[in-house]
Amino acid sequence: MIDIDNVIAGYTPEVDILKGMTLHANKAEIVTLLGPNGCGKSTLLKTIAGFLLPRSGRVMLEGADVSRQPVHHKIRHGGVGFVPQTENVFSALSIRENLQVGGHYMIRRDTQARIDELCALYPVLRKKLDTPAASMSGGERQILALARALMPRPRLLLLDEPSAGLSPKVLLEVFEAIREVRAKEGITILMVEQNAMEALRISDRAYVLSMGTVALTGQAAELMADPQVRELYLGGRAT
Ligand SMILES: Nc1ncnc2c1ncn2[C@@H]1O[C@H](COP(=O)(O)OP(=O)(O)OP(=O)(O)O)[C@@H](O)[C@H]1O
Repeated sequence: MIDIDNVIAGYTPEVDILKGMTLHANKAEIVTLLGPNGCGKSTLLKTIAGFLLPRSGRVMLEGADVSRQPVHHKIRHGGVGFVPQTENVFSALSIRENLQVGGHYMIRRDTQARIDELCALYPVLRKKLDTPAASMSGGERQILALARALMPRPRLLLLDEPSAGLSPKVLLEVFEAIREVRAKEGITILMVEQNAMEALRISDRAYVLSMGTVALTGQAAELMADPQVRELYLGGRAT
């Protein structure tokens, strides 16, 4: 579905942040990207989304080379959705208005029908549809950010630390929301996470990144079961 082939990218001409990154995700898989601070996880998502263009290597989406496509084109025409780590909802706008902003990128202009679908998937949104997003809890805001990115019916969803700043209980609710949309709509999800063990529980596979390359990859269940991997990469012992 998505194939990253030996991608080199960075923010300035002198420094490569991604140093030959190769990975893939199949249709309807949840794939998590793990790794220490600064290893390039967010940079990889930004490069797939088209905020950054690779210096070399290829980003292939459903068999097409989209390496040079800018972000607005990927969101409107390429079937890509992106939820950044911060500032991912408009606090002053209502929940409905936030969803309508996401609807701006729809090709089929059935905005209201899509809002209804997403409210059925995430009832927490329906209850507060006309209240400002500022009144939502952290977990609800994250679900709104997810729903807004889902408005144009993406086939690939990129999530940058969806659990950032959430309590352990709320984090599980957000991960459940991610699992539900994969089950309901069969979309592919590529997710950067710091909460490694919790993220792996809803993932099919994972990549551990280190200094701009892939250090380790495997099935989520196998990685969780490996004591050495847990010790080195997943923040210690499993519960
Ligand atoms: N806009 C930018 N301009 C220049 N350098 C940047 C920019 N954004 C990130 N970097 C640098 O790129 C490197 C990788 O950053 P990135 O945000 O991809 O890491 P990460 O693995 O997502 O880290 P974290 O887990 O802390 O979010 C870091 O050295 C960072 O300082």
